[in-house]
Amino acid sequence: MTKLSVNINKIATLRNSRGGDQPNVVQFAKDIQRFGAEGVTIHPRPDERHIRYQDAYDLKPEVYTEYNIEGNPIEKFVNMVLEIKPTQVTLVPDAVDAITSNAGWDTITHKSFLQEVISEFKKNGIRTSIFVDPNLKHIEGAKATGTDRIELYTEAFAEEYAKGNSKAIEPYTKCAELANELGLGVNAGHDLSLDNIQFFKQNIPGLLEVSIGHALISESLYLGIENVVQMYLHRLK
Ligand SMILES: CC(=O)[C@@H](O)[C@H](O)COP(=O)(O)O
Ligand SMILES: NCC(=O)COP(=O)(O)O
Repeated sequence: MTKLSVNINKIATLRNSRGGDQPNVVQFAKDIQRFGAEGVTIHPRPDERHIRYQDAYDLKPEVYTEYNIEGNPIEKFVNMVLEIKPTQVTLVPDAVDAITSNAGWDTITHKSFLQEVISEFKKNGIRTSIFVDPNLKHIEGAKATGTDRIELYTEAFAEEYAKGNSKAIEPYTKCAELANELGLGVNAGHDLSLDNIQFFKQNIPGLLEVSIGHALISESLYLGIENVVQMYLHRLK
């Protein structure tokens, strides 16, 4: 069983573009859970350009499925996660100025830093996951950090699969097999979509959770736009 956690960063991006509170991210989180989402993911960035730290607190009482907070474990982020105590924290080594996440952890170079921060989260009852490229050495390195899970960074797969290269799944399958052998849970995310999710799921043994935002929100616009245009036309008659 693979859980679907919906990343709602894009809803905050839309809200922030007008400076008001529409769409309301807390209401959105409540609605997607009502529609069946099995988790809510947010990735507050240091500049708070989409999800703000305050949103993370406001969402806490309303997320009754899995609450997953992603981010680079800078001090402010670590303190916020320790206060909120979500179901899961996903550590992502993203640069302050990165447009979006663009690399996984080098779990060998950053082993002692990751061990330290992961043990603090685990002491506080928060499940941990670390974002990694599909690289067997970094899966082994992840095991040594003490993390509960890894999140496979799927951008490279998504890009190649869209060009017709289905072999791009192979390193992900091998990494998932190794993670399973090592007792690490396997999550995945980044650029997963309606086009590639079924193939991805079929080829990743033990896939516990996917977090999907950008494509899911874009697809929702396309799949909903006809209905909304019709509703406006009806009101204008
Ligand atoms: C970790 C990851 O791959 C994505 O979750 C990323 O968190 C999305 O963040 P943006 O919405 O800022 O692109
Ligand atoms: N962890 C990945 C995530 O939350 C969503 O990434 P994307 O679907 O917005 O690329």
